[in-house]
Parts: sequence; C-alpha cells; structure tokens
Amino acid sequence: MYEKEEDKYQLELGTVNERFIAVASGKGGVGKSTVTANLAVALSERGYKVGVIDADIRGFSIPRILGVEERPKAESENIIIPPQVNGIKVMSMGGLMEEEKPIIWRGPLLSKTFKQFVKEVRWGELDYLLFDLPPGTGDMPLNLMQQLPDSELMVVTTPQVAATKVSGRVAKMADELDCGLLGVVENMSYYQCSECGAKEYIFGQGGGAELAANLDTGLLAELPLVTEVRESSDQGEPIVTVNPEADISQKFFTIADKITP
Ligand SMILES: Nc1ncnc2c1ncn2[C@@H]1O[C@H](COP(=O)(O)OP(=O)(O)OP(=O)(O)O)[C@@H](O)[C@H]1O
Repeated sequence: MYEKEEDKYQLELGTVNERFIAVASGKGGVGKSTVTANLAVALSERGYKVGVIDADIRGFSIPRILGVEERPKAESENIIIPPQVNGIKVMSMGGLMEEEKPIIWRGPLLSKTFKQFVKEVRWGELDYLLFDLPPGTGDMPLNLMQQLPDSELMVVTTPQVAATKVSGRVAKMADELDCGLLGVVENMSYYQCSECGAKEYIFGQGGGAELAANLDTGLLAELPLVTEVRESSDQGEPIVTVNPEADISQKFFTIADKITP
C-alpha cells in the first residue's frame, strides 16, 4: 500500500511560471507517456521552458521516448542536476536504474524518490512542468497528486473507454485533490489509410468526447493511430521532433496552443 504523506512538496530549486500539468489515465497502455513526451516537445518548440517528471513507476517510458541518454548528476549530496534533451529537463525513475531491471517498487521508496524529484532537483526557471503519473485512478496516482504543488489534471483516454466509469473516478480524484481539469486527450482515435485517406475507428468512437462532457471539461484533441509514432518513440525521437508536419504532430501543437496563454 502506498504511504500517504500529508504535506505538499514545493520546488525548492526552481520555479514554474505557467502550469504544473499531471497527465493521468483510467488505465495503462492508452498512450499517456507518448502524449506527455510529445506535448513536452511541442511546448518546447513553441519557446517555453519545459520539465518532465516521469512518475510512471511501471513504465519509465519517458526517457526512452525522448531519447534521454544522460543520467542525472549530483551537484552535491542534496542537489541533483536533471539531464536535458533538446532543452527539456527530464527526471525519471528510469534515470536512476536500468530499464530492463524488474523492480518491485514499494510505496515508501516511490514516495521518497518523488519527493527528491520535486525538492532536490535543480529545475531552474520553467514555464511548464509535466508529470507522467502512474496509470489508473487508484491510490498511487492519487497520493502522488496530493503531494504535487497546485497541479492540473490532463486525462488521456482511448475511444472505447467505459467513459462513465472512468469519469466518475477521475472527477472524484480531482474533487478530492481540489485540482482543476485541463481537459481530455483522446488517443488512438482512428487509423487513417495512407492510400485513400479513409478513417477507420478501430477502437470505437466518442469515448473522449463523452468523458470530457461527463467531466465538464474540453476535448483537447483526437489523435490518430500512426505507425510512425510507435517507431519513432522506440528510437528515442518523438514524432513531433522527427516529423513536425505530420497530422498528429500538428495536433500536439494545437494542444500546446490551447493550454498556453
Ligand atoms: N497514437 C499512437 N499511434 C501509434 N502508437 C501509439 C500511439 N500512442 C501510443 N502508441 C504506442 O502504444 C504503446 C503504449 O503507449 P504509452 O507507453 O505511451 O502508454 P501509457 O499509457 O503511458 O502506458 P503505461 O502507463 O502503461 O506505461 C507504445 O508502444 C506507444 O508507442
């Protein structure tokens, strides 16, 4: 069981001018990390200073998608310098261990590491700090969120979700945490044939819109399923970096524009 800590952690070695954004999902595998990484790149391309905390203790996918090769450095015993890739500062559980190593994370260890990420990392001046939360709406993401400085929730979903069920849990989470909802991103919305342009709604249709309506928030984007997204992520180059003109990359820029001043 994850151990709850009452106090909110504050960034001690940095500031965030605009927003803390916690990216959540009703379940795993919906593309939460893909969305977080590409949104970070889109915001950075728009000229904002961006940091990412990968708190998805099961996946550690952020460093892999963004192509982070450096490890965090210790400036002193209690000060960590985050690695940067294309100007984006990234701290991940994956930066502290081998990706392949199976690790049983116990709550207190996660809590301690997360606290370090917030308090002991020299983030410097940022405009946006994104948190890739563990999947689901259970205790672990909830308790992590409780420790975050005033963050807003962005929810990633696929079209076939039992929207009503997820929305109930997310709404409860936002309510308990007293945090704002930034909007819903529907991922894997459709596959578009590269030859004829026809859209196939492989995972059904409308889950994102329904979830957004239930939560009384906006649908920020409907992102297509694109082979290049998976391929480029596997190679450590997010789609927004390798192919900024692609339809899906443009949609990431649209999300960035919707959440920036
Ligand atoms: N729009 C997309 N088109 C094609 N592949 C995608 C898309 N979005 C995500 N994927 C692929 O789906 C897989 C799962 O994505 P990702 O790791 O981002 O999910 P997640 O929700 O963060 O999962 P978890 O929280 O369980 O770690 C990855 O292989 C990723 O490359």
